[in-house]
Amino acid sequence: MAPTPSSKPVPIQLTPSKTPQSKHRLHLPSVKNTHPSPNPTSAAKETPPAEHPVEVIGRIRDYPDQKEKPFSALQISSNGQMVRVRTDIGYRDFTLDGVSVSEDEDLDGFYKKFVESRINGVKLGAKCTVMMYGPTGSGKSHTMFGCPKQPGIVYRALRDILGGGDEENGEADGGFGIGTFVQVAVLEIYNEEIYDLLSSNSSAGVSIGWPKGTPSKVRLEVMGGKAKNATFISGNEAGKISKEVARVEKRRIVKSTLCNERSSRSHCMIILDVPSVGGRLMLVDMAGSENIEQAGQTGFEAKMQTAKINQGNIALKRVVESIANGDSYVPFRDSKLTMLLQDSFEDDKSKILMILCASPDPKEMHKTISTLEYGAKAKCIVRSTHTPNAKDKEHSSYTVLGSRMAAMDQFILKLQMENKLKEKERDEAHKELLRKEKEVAELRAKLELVEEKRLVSKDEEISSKVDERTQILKAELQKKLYECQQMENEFDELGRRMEEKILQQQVEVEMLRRRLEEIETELCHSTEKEHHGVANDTVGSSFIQRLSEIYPEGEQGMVKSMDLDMGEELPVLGVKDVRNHDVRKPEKIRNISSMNSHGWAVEGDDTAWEKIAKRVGLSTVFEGEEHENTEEEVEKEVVEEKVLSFGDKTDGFSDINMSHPLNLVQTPASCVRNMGEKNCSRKRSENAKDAASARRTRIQNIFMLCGNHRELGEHVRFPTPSKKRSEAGGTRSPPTVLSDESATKPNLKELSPLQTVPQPEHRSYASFIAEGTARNNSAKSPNSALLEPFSSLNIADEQELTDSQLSKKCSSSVKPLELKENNIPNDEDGLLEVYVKWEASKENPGKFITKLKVLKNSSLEDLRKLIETHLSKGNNKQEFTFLMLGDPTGAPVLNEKEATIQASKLPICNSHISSHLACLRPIKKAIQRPNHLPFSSLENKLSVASNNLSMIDQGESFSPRTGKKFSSAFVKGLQI
Ligand SMILES: Nc1ncnc2c1ncn2[C@@H]1O[C@H](COP(=O)(O)OP(=O)(O)OP(=O)(O)O)[C@@H](O)[C@H]1O
Repeated sequence: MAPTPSSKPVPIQLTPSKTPQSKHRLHLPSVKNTHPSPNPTSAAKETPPAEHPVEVIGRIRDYPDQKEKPFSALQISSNGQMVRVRTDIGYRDFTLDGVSVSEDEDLDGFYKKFVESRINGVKLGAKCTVMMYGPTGSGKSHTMFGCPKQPGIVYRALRDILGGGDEENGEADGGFGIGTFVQVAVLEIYNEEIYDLLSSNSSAGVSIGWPKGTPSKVRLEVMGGKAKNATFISGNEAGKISKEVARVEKRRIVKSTLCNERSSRSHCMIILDVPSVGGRLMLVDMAGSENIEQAGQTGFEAKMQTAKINQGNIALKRVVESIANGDSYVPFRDSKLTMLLQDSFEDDKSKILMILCASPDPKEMHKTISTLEYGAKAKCIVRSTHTPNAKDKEHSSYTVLGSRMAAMDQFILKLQMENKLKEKERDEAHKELLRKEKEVAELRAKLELVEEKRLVSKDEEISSKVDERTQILKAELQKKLYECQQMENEFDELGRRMEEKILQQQVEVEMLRRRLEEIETELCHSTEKEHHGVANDTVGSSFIQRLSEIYPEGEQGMVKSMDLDMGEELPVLGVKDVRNHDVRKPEKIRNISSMNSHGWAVEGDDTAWEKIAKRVGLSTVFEGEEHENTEEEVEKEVVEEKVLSFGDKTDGFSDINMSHPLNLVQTPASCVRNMGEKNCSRKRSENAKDAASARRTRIQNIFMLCGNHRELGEHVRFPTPSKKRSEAGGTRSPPTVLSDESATKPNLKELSPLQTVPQPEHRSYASFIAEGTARNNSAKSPNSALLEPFSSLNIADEQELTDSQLSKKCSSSVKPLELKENNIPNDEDGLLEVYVKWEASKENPGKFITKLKVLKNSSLEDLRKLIETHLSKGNNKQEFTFLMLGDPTGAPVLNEKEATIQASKLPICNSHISSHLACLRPIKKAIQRPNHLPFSSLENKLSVASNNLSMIDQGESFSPRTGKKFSSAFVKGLQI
């Protein structure tokens, strides 16, 4: 084993020398300038200036494998001694003995510039320690050992010391010649243990951390600041030694970390002694200083390893700081590394070259700053020159202290300057910050203003829209309120008028009752007189005479309501005298009423019957009319006289069973005869005791007779007299019942012994027209209102349309006529004649418009087209609705329902069996107000008042408010 340098010290000639780079070293102010020594004058003159044993050089590596180099956070001053580190919050300047950027200066240039002079000193007997310090991956190993292209400091130093590489020494040894004899030891400090890389212990087992299959390393102990029993390789051939060093260097423990693919996990120390001159070179490649998390170390062993590495680095840092601070105690023994480096720091002849490796990467800035701070601290280390005697020693200690103080002062001064600079920068930054804040505040205020304006304008816009909308809604509401008010007034007025009508009707009923009694009395008298041969010279007989003139004997007459009471006495179920205003209607009477609506056959003179029928209708329908006059009364009397005259020819009236509705179908003559005979015979037989009930019955019959003619018109269709005559061979045929109900009821012809039936459709129409007139409160007399449509129908100029014109106008809807069982027989040409007229009203007298021919199955919609065409021809584009003639409500047909209602369903005209009547209601442009009540006129409804009342009470047709009002008005009217 080669002896250690310490064990075999070689006396060397001390030749203090300065490195060529001494100019780069800090220029220390003289001690007397900063800190006067106890004897400043003599000390300054006699004592050599204190020496800085540590020289600090920075080396900035290049960006690894990056084509586009990012912005460097490090700036080098022009003199190459100061490096400025820029960060987000500012920058820091570090003054070193030299800074080298590897991008500008390769290893060769760096070595020559900063290391070569030291190596040359070792050749001459100096002691020098070159330490690589820096974070992991910063290029320590690269600088120390180099790469295949560029040898590092180790191999360059070997070449320089051994003297190889010169041309005169030849290139036979691979560029390394044979020169000075050297001894080289290679040590590794791993986990605070020193291993001898040149020695291997094959017998020993494999240690932790070594690769499998490789012999374990020999562990060494430290003794006297040196590795005891360390193995040396000695020689003077640089090539061989270099190869051996390169070989064993590979035995170092390396590991891939996040920071470095081949990170050195141990400190490596190469000790080169030049025994001939006593020179010593220590090359130390330290493991990277790193924190555990950053290195990505996981697991206990890895963490322990990193901790041990850091222990060496931290210990070295403390040693440097202690020496720099002049501490009495320097913690060399804190780690194996510092124990081995103790000589380098304490030996006056030893120089330290600390190479700080750093990365330009901004991400590594905190490590770079930490490394540079460490170097700056190391730069503060001063050492006094060696003095032989005690006095000089004491003086020397003064000098050292003075130098140290001066260095510290300089350091403090530098820090103060830096501090001032920073304060200045901080002030500027603060001012800039204030300026920016002001700008931001201004911008914010502007933004708020704009936002506020926008909001205000938006609010204004919204509020204006809301106001506008509110105004519109308010106006609409007021309008609606006004309309409602008007409607309410109208309803009030209508209610009032109805009450008046009810009252008038009551009066009329009373009047009729009295008149009937008179007639009965008169009839009785005349019958008695006849029986007693008394000449008929009374008023009653004259009345009968007049009636006989109109209806000659042999012709069947008519049936009148008064006749009904001549039949079998009806059981009165809960019916009181009408005068008592009992509105309940007995079932029997309801039956009779409904049967009345099934029609009456008319035999004899149609015109006469029409007159009678109309007048009877008038006398009932317009009982309550305000315009009732005396003429009407006279006419009613005439009608009644006629009826009475039929009573002269009484035959078999008593045979009629009044309980059977069909028995109500009688000829007028027989009715009258029956009436007369029955009345007289009954009076004779029952005397006056039944007079009261008979009167009641008669009055009820009057009501029934005057009853709901619209129902009559709706349910019953009659052939025209002429048609009937032709069909029956001169005798009248029974009416054809078209309603659905009639289909299930026995034919009148079969069941009734009587052949004549009055034409209720005339009465129905008359009542309808009269109703319309009454509703509109026309100033015209009811008679004129009644007769006018008929006359206008008869004299109207008919507008005949050809078949082709018709088919053009209603091409889409014309379908072949399907004659159903209950359909009315129509014209042979398959067309229906439709008389079109306006509804009689106050403004419109109910003018006839035209007569049209349409196909049988045409709908009201088709009819509308023809009518509209006709109206447009006459420049009369009046809109209209069809009225449901025969409908008790008299309501207009809804437009959407027109297509579903056939024209053949329209009521039949008076004279032509195939003619129908279409009554149109003009549509006013103004607000449509109901001009009628949705139920029939009150005068026709007295007998069914209970029904109406219940309907009103149920509020079927009115709003609750209106219904209630009508209900109360109605009840009030009935109770008068
Ligand atoms: N100046 C440089 N020029 C080119 N490549 C370099 C330079 N410095 C370092 N490298 C490369 O960077 C990688 C890491 O370098 P190196 O191993 O020397 O770092 P280190 O400081 O020794 O790290 P550790 O402390 O982990 O051992 C290597 O691959 C090396 O070749």
